[in-house]
Order: sequence, then C-alpha cells, then structure tokens
Amino acid sequence: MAFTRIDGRLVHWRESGPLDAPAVVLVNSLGTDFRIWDAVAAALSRDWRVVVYDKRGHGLSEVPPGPYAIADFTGDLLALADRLGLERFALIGLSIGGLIGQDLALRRPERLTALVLADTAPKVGTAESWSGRIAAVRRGGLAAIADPVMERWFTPAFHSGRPDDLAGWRNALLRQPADGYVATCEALRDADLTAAIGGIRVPTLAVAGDGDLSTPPDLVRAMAERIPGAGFALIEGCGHIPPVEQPARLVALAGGHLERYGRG
Ligand SMILES: O=C(O)CC1=CCC(=O)O1
Repeated sequence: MAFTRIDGRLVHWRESGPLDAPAVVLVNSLGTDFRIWDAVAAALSRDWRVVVYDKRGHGLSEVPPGPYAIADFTGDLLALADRLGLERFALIGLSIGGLIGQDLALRRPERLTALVLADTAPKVGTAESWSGRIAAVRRGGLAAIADPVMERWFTPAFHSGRPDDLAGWRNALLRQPADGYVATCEALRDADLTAAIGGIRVPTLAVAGDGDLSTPPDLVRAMAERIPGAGFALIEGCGHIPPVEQPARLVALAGGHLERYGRG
C-alpha cells in the first residue's frame, strides 16, 4: 500500500503485477475501499499491472469537503494515472466506479484501452432516493443505512451462507467516513450520463449480478445497448459487489475483455 498527495490531497493506492505489463485500474463503488478488489487484483496481477485506490471520501484517502461531482472523481483518477505514468490503461469500474469510467471514456477516450462496467448505469437511483439516504446518514451515520445497503450488496445466499463475511463487509461500510459518503451520494444524485454514453467509443463490456438490487440487470443491459458495440454478461448468484461475491466469474469475464482489447 502507498500514499501520495495529488493537488495537496492524500490518496491511498496500491499496485501489483509486473510494472512493464499493460495496466488496469479498478475503481470502487460507494461505501467501499480497495479491499473489495483483493481477489480480483490477485488473479489479474499475473498478467497485468493492477492499480487500486481509495477514491476521495473513502478508505484512507482524504475527505475534502463536499459536495463532490463525478467529474471530480474523474479528475482524481487521471491525476493518479499521470503520477503513476499510466499513459493508457484499462478500467474496471463498479457502480459509481463505472460512472467514473463512463465519464472518463467520454472526456479522455485516448487514455483508455478497454472498459468493463460492472453493476452500473449512466444514472443510478433517483434524486429522491439519494436525498433520503443523505438525510439518514446525516442524522444517524452509516449505521442508519447499513442493513438495507447489505440487502443490495449481497444475495440472500451470501447472507445465509457467509454470515462472518457479511459482518465483516458491514463493518467495512460502517468505517467509511460519513462526510465522504454523503458527498459521494451527492455526486450520484446529480449524475446522469444517459444522453451522452452513445458517444463512448472505448471497447466496453457491461456485467451485472443477477441478484443486484441497486443496479438491476435490466438497467445494466439498457446501458450496454446505448454504448456502440458494448457486450453484456450476467453473473449468476451475485448481488451488487461481484469482486467480493463472485470474483472468479468477474475475473473470467473482465480478463477475457482485457485480453482482447486491453493490450492496445
Ligand atoms: O449502496 C448502494 O446502494 C450501492 C451503490 C450505489 C452506487 C454505488 O456506487 O453503490
């Protein structure tokens, strides 16, 4: 693990795999830090230079005052890529991480070799749902929303079959900075790339957990249908967080897409 300052703000990041291999950056969802990628990074780092990082407001990275916008996260990612000397890279983005990937593909397509959009959409949730969540966290902290979030993150089979893992990931959510969480919800509340994503020209694969309650498969499929040439694949037995619930299946799908396009 490593820390670096970008624009004066501390960023927590880690890389693995051969430094001379083509690069892939893994971009997190709301309320998670880069530990969700451990199994995926371990598998991909056999062939790829894998970079993970805690986006602003999360994990051990700094929590600048909100509200944030998707463009802020995109700028942070580009600045980190510049610092690490990644001229071009593939991106696997989960949920808001996928929104950041869509935004980057629209703003700076020349920086991306390939895009994997996992459990995401050009617009996630509604203004009302985000406002409700923001108010709940401001009142009661992350504990106020942890149970319904766990229902969305993981399938009933995960809840019943892996209770200790469930408790651990619930702890991971509870320990995210509440101010950073709220500021990120504000970015999600305000983001709508629906009209823009038809302009994406980066080779894209969309994947969705069949049991995802946050960005259900039909929403993810509809996004793929708007992006020229994008593929779509379903991950069975999976909620909103495939790198935790079905890492091997995500690696198989994303790895295939990276092999095809990510070496460019
Ligand atoms: O917390 C959730 O509902 C899941 C989620 C929505 C956007 C994101 O990044 O995660």
